[in-house]
Amino acid sequence: MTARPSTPCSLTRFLIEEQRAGHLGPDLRLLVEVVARACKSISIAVGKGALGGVLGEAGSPGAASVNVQGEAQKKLDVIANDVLMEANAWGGHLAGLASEEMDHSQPITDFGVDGLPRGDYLLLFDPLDGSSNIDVNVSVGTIFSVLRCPEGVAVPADEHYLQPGTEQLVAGYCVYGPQTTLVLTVGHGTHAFTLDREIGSFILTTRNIRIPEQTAEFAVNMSNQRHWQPPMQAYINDLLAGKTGPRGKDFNMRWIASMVADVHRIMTRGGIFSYPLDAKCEAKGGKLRLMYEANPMAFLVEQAGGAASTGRGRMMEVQPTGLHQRVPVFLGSKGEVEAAVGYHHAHDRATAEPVAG
Ligand SMILES: O=P(O)(O)OC[C@H]1O[C@](O)(COP(=O)(O)O)[C@@H](O)[C@@H]1O
Ligand SMILES: [Mg+2]
Ligand SMILES: [Mg+2]
Repeated sequence: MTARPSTPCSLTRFLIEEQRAGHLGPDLRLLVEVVARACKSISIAVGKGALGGVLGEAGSPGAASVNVQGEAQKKLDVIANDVLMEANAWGGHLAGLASEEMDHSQPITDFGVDGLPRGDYLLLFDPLDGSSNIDVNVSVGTIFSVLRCPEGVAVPADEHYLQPGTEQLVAGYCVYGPQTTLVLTVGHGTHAFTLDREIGSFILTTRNIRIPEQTAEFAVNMSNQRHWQPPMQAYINDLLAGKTGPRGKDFNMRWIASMVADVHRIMTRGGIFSYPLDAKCEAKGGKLRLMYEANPMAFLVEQAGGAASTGRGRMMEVQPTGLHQRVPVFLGSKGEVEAAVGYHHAHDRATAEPVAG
């Protein structure tokens, strides 16, 4: 049962209630407020589109700027990154931050501004998710995750961020679509806030989101089908077989190609989102990034009663080995994620080397 709050509850009031309930401390509450404010600014920039000159590639003609992922950066990738950097540099709650758009993490002490207040937290973010949709006016978003800076570490480096998803204190995404919606967890349920553009505040619109356990809707980039591994081929073929197949029901498909928007649909009505390993991204370990895409989404989905897996194990138990590490992703309705994982386990059992002796 997803509860619609009776009286308007602002994000600020909601976070104070969470603090009173002992779910987060004052500095973490203020950190969330700083990130939310940055998302408001990004929402305004995204909303301006061509009017604001924010569409298209960053860099100059013939000299596109390329990020650590080897991807050409969009202007809004850079703008969103700068907005989040600036807002959090002065926020006073961070020891350091890391971004999809930056090769390495940045300790607060490296911001070149004397006397910047230092905090206890590490912030990771994908400043603009769904970059391929920016120029075509399709929903994009921001994804973020907060970890604690390890005790005794004055100047955090990349290795201090390599904590499993179970160590996350806060996770959220903000989707910039017809509405601007912030979806947040501090480890006690997942809740949605809609930006009231007239008053400029995020207002609680769904408390304790519950993702339906079962679904008849899947999201995957089907154009990669020929590159998939056998268990993924079998899983999707059985979905496509519908009523006549082993699953005994018809499935519908959606693919927005903005993870935030595909996941938000699942938060709202259920479904499964997957970006499996395929021959094209195998060498990199997957397409999507563990630290600032898969882990925060996994925390949000699990807190909403769903599940998140690599196809072979719980996403949030993956021990990270790199800041920009990529992983296969299956998340959403619990029953369906378990079904997809079942195909992978069955395949691994069937192809396992017989034990000698
Ligand atoms: O282009 P594809 O293969 O459909 O991939 C789409 C996926 O790539 C992403 O755009 C990657 O994220 P970024 O836009 O932040 O790089 C996801 O949002 C989305 O789910
Ligand atoms: Mg992304
Ligand atoms: Mg991005």
